[in-house]
Amino acid sequence: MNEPERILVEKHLSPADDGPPKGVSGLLKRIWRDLMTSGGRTAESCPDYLRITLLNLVQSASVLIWSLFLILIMLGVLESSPGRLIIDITGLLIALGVIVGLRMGLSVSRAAHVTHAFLFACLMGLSIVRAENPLTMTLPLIYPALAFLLLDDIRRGLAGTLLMTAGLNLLLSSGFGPDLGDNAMLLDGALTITVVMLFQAAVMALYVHHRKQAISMLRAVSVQLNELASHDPLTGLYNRRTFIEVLERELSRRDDDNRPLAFLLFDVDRFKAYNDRYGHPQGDELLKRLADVTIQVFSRGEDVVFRLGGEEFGVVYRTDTFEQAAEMADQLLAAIEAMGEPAPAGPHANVSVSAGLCLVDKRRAASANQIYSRTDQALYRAKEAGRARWIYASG
Ligand SMILES: Nc1nc2c(ncn2[C@@H]2O[C@H](COP(=O)(O)OP(=O)(O)OP(=O)(O)O)[C@@H](O)[C@H]2O)c(=O)[nH]1
Repeated sequence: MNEPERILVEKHLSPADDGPPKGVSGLLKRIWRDLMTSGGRTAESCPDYLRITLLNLVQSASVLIWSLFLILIMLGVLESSPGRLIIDITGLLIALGVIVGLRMGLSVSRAAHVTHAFLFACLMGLSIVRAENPLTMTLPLIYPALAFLLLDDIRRGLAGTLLMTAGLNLLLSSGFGPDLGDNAMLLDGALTITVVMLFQAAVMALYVHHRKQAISMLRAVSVQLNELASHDPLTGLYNRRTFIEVLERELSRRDDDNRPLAFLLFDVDRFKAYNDRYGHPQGDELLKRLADVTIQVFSRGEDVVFRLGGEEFGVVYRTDTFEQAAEMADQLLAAIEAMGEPAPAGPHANVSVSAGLCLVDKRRAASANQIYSRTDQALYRAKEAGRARWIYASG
C-alpha cells in the first residue's frame, strides 16, 4: 500500500471519537471499555479487536474465578490441596500477566498462545486434582470453543482439541481422571466427551472459517471503496480529495524533512479547441497520455501526481534544492511538448501546458487550500503571458 492509500485506510479505520460518556454509568463504561480494549490499544474497526477483547474477557473472568476459589479455600469452605493451590495461584498470575502484558504491547498471538496453553494444562490438571467428582469431566468440554476463538486458527484449534480428547480418554482409562464407577459408565463418559468435543470443534472450525472469509471480504470492499474515493477513474491518478490530504500531511512534516516542498499545478492549453476538433474520446486519450508522461517525469516513490479536475493536474514533490524543483517543472513541460500531438489551435506545434510552481516556505504557515489558490493564480498568469510556460507562485 503506498503513502496516500495508507493515509486513507488509516483514516477510514480510526475509531470515531464520540466524546467521553458522563456520570457513574459513563465511568463504569469507560473502565469496562478500557479493560476490554487494553487501554485503548484496539478499536472495533481494527482487525485484532475480537481477539484482544476476548482475551481480556477470558482473563478478567479467570481473575475473578481464581480469586474466589482462593478465598473459599482460605475460609475453609473448599478443601485445600497442593495441586489445587498451584492451579489457582498459577491461573491468577497468568490471567493478570496477560491483562497487563496486553496493555504493555504484548503480541496478541503470544497472549493467545499463553492463554490457550494454560487453559489446556489447567483443564487437564483439574480433571486429575478433582478426580473424586464425576462432574469434573464436563469441565474440559469448554475447551474447543475457547481454543478456537483465542487462537483464531483452525489447524491449531483442531490439533489441541484432538489432544485434549485423547488426554481425557487416557485419564479416564488409566484411573487418574474422574471416578466413573463401572465400565459401562466409563465407556459412556469417554464416548460423550469425544463426541461432544469433536462436534464443538467442527462447529467452531466452521465459525472461524466463515468469520475469516467475511473479514477478508470486508477488507477487500474497504480497499475498493478507498480506491474509488481516492482515485480519478479516467487516468488512475489520485484525485482532488487525496491531494488536500497529501499536501496537508507534507506541510505538517515540514519540520522533519528539511528538503524543499514543491507543488506544481498545470493545465492543458486550449483543450476546448482540441476537444472540438478531435472529439471528447480523443480528448480523454490525451488526458491519459498526459498522466503517463507526468508519472514518467515524476517517477520517484515519494512524488505524488494528481488529476485535480477537468484538464488540470498537480504534483507534490520534494527535491534537494529549489533549483531542482524548477528543473523538474522544465522537464515536465518539455516532455509534454515532445509528446507529438497535433495542435488544434494556437501558435504551438505540440500540445502544451501552462503551470504554476509553488515552493513552500518553511517559515510561513499556509494551509493546503491557500497554497493551491496561490499556485492557481500563478497558473493563470502563465496563461495570460502566452501559455506553454510555468510561473512561480508568489508569497
Ligand atoms: N475530453 C475531456 N474533456 C474535458 C474533460 N474535463 C474537462 N474537459 C474539457 O476541457 C475544456 C476546458 O476548456 P477551458 O477551461 O475553456 O480551457 P482551454 O480550452 O484549455 O483553454 P486555456 O486553459 O485557457 O488554455 C472544456 O471544453 C471541457 O469540456 C474530460 O474529462 N475529458
